[in-house]
Amino acid sequence: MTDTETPPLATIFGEFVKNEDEEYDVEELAEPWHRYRIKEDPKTTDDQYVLYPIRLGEVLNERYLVEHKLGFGGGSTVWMALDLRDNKNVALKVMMSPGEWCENEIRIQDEIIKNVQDTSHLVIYTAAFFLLRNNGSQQRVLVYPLTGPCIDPPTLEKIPMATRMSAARQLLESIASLHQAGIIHRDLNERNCMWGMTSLNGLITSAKYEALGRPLKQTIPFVDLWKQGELVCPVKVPRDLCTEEFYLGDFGLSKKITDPTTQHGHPPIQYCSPDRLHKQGPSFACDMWSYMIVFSMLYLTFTPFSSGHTGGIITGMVECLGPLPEQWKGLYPKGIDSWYDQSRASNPKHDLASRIARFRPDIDPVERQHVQSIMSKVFTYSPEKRPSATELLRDPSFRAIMGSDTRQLLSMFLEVSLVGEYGNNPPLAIQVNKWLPNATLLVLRSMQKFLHEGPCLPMIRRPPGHKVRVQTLGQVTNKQQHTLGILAQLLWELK
Ligand SMILES: Nc1ncnc2c1ncn2[C@@H]1O[C@H](COP(=O)(O)OP(=O)(O)OP(=O)(O)O)[C@@H](O)[C@H]1O
Repeated sequence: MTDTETPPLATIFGEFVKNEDEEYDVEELAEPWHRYRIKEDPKTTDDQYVLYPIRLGEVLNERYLVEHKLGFGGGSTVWMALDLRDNKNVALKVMMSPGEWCENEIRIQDEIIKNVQDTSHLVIYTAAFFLLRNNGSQQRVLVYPLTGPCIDPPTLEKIPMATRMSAARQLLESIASLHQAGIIHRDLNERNCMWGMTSLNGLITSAKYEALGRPLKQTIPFVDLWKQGELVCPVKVPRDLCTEEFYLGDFGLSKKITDPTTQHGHPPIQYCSPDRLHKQGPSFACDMWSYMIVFSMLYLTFTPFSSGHTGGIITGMVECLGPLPEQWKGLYPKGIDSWYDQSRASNPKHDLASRIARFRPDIDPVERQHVQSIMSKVFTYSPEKRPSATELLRDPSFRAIMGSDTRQLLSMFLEVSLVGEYGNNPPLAIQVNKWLPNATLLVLRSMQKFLHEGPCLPMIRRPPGHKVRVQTLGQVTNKQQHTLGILAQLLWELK
């Protein structure tokens, strides 16, 4: 190729596998190739769902240039694309055909758009279109705002605790908003909870690849396809591109509490509540159980129930929490009788206290008590006894844990020194030595919550008429100045 020749499209958009190892990587990390097998293929089973083949560099619906792969699920492939009309990056969820799940996903999201008050941390579709297959059938595509990666357990430890707890609170607030509108998510798990991502809008494709890595790809093998398509390794978003925002998505199994029918399916078993596994009806409480597993993931970096016992995760629950209700006996296929034996107790080596102590040996006894308190309230077998999302948000132990998060969060962004003789009173002046401007929004939001929801930390003891002078380095607005004053006093209180 001479300097003036344009490289072929296929090589601009990603890298073809060059050896067996890379081929193996793609097959490991991308969706199974046989999901592209068409109905006419003799090896296809009757209930086969079919994916739509896509190549990087392809423009879908005359508008979306496919640039990278984001992931795939049981019913879709998800691609990063440039919206050529609005010049911004989006996620395209290309649904399998036939797409009955998709109809539910759209119906519920329309319901969310109409009735949920705060959708700021829910991943909701912004547009939809159809792709046509060669046999005339159509496959639905939903367009979403682009988010960062979902929770990746092995890398959680590298994320500061304050960030993880902020995520836990944002998620609980999203669940509370959904529940207030009468919607049960029904599929809360690590794959559906996503970090935000710094915007890459305005970058050309090669610059995006520089930030995200070049996609590794392979032509879909073994299938005689009606159009070209590629298996592509999902993007691995570097941590420094992730933001502190935390989102909940995937409403494929969601339902309104009043819906007469319920979509078939449940979250991965380690996230599923025991009542649901025992054929009890859908409830908000099922989401609360799954939420607490996500919380445990964020807090402990592990789920609280071990699946290493004979009988799997349910034995793990019984070891940790004691026997399941006797009336559930016979409702779980291949259930073990001892799970329902009311004479047995939890195993002190595996109960909540010892799991927390084992995974978080660093925390002080007071914090440990708080964590144990909220976990044991939610990990209650009777769904009726579990606190609601709103109740948990107000729970003193939950707030105390979030309070220690506030303290860490504040000290991450602020460095203050206190000026003057202040004894039991607040200082006369507070010198703000460090203030990261891009943290303003996050800290403001965290403060707003703190002020609106009432103090979970000691009240600020400010004598009447006492004014604290805030000296700052650099330029801040009046509003920031005011907030800094409150923040600094709060920090002083927390010292
Ligand atoms: N808006 C988005 N931005 C970035 N990545 C996304 C987005 N939506 C989905 N993804 C990625 O794609 C993956 C699959 O998406 P999703 O879980 O919605 O698909 P699904 O077919 O409904 O899967 P499941 O079978 O798990 O329900 C997610 O785990 C996530 O990593």
